[in-house]
Amino acid sequence: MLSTIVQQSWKRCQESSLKATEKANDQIISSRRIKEIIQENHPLIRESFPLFTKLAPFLLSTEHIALLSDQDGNIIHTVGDPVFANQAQKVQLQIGANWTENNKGTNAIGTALIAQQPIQIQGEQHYFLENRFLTCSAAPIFSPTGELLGVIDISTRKEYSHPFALTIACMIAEAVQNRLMLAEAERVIALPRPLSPGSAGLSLPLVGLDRDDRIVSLNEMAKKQLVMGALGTTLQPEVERTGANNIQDRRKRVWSMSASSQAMPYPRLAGSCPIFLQAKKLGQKAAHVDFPVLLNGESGTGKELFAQMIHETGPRSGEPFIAVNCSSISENLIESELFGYEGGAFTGANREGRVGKFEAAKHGTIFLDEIGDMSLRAQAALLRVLQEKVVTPVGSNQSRPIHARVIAATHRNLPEEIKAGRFRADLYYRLKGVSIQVPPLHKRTDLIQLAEHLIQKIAGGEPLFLSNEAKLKLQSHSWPGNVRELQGVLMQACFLSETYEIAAEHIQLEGLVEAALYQEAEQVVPSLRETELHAIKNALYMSGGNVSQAAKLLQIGRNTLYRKMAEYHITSPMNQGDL
Ligand SMILES: Nc1ncnc2c1ncn2[C@@H]1O[C@H](COP(=O)(O)OP(=O)(O)OP(=O)(O)O)[C@@H](O)[C@H]1O
Repeated sequence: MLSTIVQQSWKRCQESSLKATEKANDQIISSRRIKEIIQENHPLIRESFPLFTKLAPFLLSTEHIALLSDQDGNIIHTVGDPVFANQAQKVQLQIGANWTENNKGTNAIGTALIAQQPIQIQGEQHYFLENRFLTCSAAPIFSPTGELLGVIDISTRKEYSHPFALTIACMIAEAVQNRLMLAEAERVIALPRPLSPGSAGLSLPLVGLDRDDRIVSLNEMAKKQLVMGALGTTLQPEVERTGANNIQDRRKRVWSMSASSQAMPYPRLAGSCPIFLQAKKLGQKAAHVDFPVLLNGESGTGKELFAQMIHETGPRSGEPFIAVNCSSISENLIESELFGYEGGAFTGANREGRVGKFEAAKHGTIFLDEIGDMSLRAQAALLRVLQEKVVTPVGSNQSRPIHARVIAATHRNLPEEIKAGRFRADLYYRLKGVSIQVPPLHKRTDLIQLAEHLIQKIAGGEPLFLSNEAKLKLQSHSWPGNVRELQGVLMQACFLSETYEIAAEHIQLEGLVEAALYQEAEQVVPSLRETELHAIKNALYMSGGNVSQAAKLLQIGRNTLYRKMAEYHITSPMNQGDL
């Protein structure tokens, strides 16, 4: 029995003289045009791509793919199971195809665009015979002011169809809508959930407000409570008094996802790998206490960014953040640099004297980078300052109080430096109120997400994707220069790519010469075996466990791959352990 929406859609197809037994219109638009479409749909892309990236690993080996189309039915992004993606390509269910009803007859994307509501089109409900092996579930995405922006679709073989796919499509569409609202409104409040039966869904009714508390956006749940006509009106004070919660308030620089206060998000310091998140959580906790912080990690791992996060998300955020690289200042200048000097204190000194970095930081934060490279004499002077909380500028006999918080960082192993007599133990314990170990990139499991984040930043939000081969190439490198090196490689890649895709050839790794430059004596270079194992695991991961595809990605024969899998005891392609 066909639903009314499907019946109406079939009627439209017949009236447009589409022939169900013929081939549907199969034009694929050029990559240049896709790039333009992506640019035209910038907010939609910006808010939906991160959700697709999160969804992608869950779809591998499930025979499902997720697709994003714009409001004209053009498919602009897809993630999911590569094996099913191949089958879907036979009917052009892929990037660049147009799935409006005019082209593809009754189908979830095109019909959801016309009906402007979520819909699942199962096997035989498709108008064209060639599409009847599919079941597709689509949910439209609306802007915070109610315009149709596009569609989220989840497709699979009809044998695997399940109503759950439609729920997931609706949840993703709603998450995109909420993200759009949070990105655009000055203030977002959550209304209390209505108590009526059937309202116990996951979503909160969200209302976006401008500076003057005028309603500028409503999510689906809020529309049900306030109706779309509320747009442009001023929020009634009694609405807030009914128990509405601030979700975001840019005016007060607060951001909370519930009534209880949570760590402030700091998306600039990107990453999702558990050891990295543990360090980030510690940093976010440290932001709210005034202990000194000591950051330890290899060069380029993000220690300075950690220090900025601690400063910016803590109560000192309105005050200065002053970074000092202790290794780049000569030994006889470090005291005047840190503590300041009186006019004419030494040859070449400024006549009026100068305040030191400690004083310049006022009630903010002073970040002492490469603290492990400070001379013993400078260490003694710094220790005195930290103990007495005063500085005495060079050439002066008057001490002045200091108020700045101290965050120090080093790539050196300070306990080893203490043993070798190069670092003072008493200074070490003074600096190490909270100690945070920032992991090197080769120990992180989120290389690709981090790369995608950096690409978005480099490309200024212009969408650019990594091809599977490019991902594999990134993952087979050992990254001795850590995030800084990754950033450099991606900058080059973004520059070289002329379409919306970064291919393997755009990833230019300089191999051993560069590795040697970055390599510190104490760093560990992964062995050839480790690198090979890593590459094999990644290829299997990317191919969703398909050995033939993985072998293709690795550019080796299938039997060679089987032999190597046996050698490394990779028994099940699905069991990739610590990928
Ligand atoms: N998790 C991250 N997310 C986004 N960007 C990052 C991240 N970590 C590092 N970066 C970027 O990588 C570069 C190097 O980071 P940073 O200068 O903070 O490293 P560092 O450990 O202080 O290096 P060094 O010890 O050499 O001073 C910076 O451009 C920084 O913005």
